[in-house]
Amino acid sequence: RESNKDGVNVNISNFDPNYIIYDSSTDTTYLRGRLLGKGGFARCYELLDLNTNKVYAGKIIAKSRIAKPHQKQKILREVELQKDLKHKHVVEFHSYFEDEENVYIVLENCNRKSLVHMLKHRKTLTEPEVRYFMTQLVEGIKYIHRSNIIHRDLKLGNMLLNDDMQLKIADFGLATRVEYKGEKKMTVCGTPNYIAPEVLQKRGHSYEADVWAMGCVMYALLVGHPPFETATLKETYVRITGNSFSFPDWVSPSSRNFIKRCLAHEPDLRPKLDEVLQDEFFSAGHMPSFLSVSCCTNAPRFPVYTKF
Ligand SMILES: CC[C@@H]1C(=O)N(C)c2cncnc2N1C1CCCC1
Repeated sequence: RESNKDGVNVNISNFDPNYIIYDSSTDTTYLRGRLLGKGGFARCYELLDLNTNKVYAGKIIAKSRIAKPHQKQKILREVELQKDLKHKHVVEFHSYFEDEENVYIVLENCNRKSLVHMLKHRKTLTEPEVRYFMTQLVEGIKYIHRSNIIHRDLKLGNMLLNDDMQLKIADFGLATRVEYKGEKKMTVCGTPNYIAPEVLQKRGHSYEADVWAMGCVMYALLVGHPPFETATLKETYVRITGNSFSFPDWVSPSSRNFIKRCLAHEPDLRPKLDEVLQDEFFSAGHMPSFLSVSCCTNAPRFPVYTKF
């Protein structure tokens, strides 16, 4: 085992010495590690930076798969939007480079996969855990919006977790930059998972579409499935435009109330991110200061204390 300047121990035997990736623009050599999964055109691997012994997550896209100019443009747009963002709850961009056969996007590594995997294991999360993750998500989205960017694809699979159980917002593949105050976007190139009604109906959308998606994320974490999920995409879209969703009776009033505010059909009626953390859901309930990685598989028991 080796350790890097952050003192993080890295088991370099997980990395294949036969698979070298060289970035000539920064004279950096990487060893390719285990396959993390697929995301769009990309095959994603752990990458070990041999200069620093740090592990990154690399999106490797074969040039043959992005032969058409607009496909390459989409990749460059994603990099363009993510490269200047620097925040605790946003995945950090490390580098972009190309070689003969691939383009490479090198990103911050998140060892504990995403909220999709956590929910698959746990079925539902406790309210304190939801408060913990939603607070980090709000902080990250506030930062992204302050950078004049709308993410447009906030979903459980884009909420990655590191070994400290810190949430990191990933994948700016559907994101867009707001060029002027009041600008309304009319189209999205792709299909957001938790798509807002105003995006579906192409009535013009902006930052409020991310608040809608945040409401869908919170509902899914608490209830175990998204609010508008049905057997077919068409039926789901009918539910979204009809704003028809309901809660199991065990969901608390403060959770219901906050989710209803985020899922307001009218974008202007949704909470503004600067006031979200004052909502009763966040202020009147136990807020864990940290979560153990055991929460990925087992429900935690929080110290029950009575205010006296
Ligand atoms: C590299 C792609 C994506 C990602 O964006 N990051 C930052 C990440 C960081 N660490 C682990 N996995 C990551 N992923 C996974 C790979 C498969 C699906 C999403």
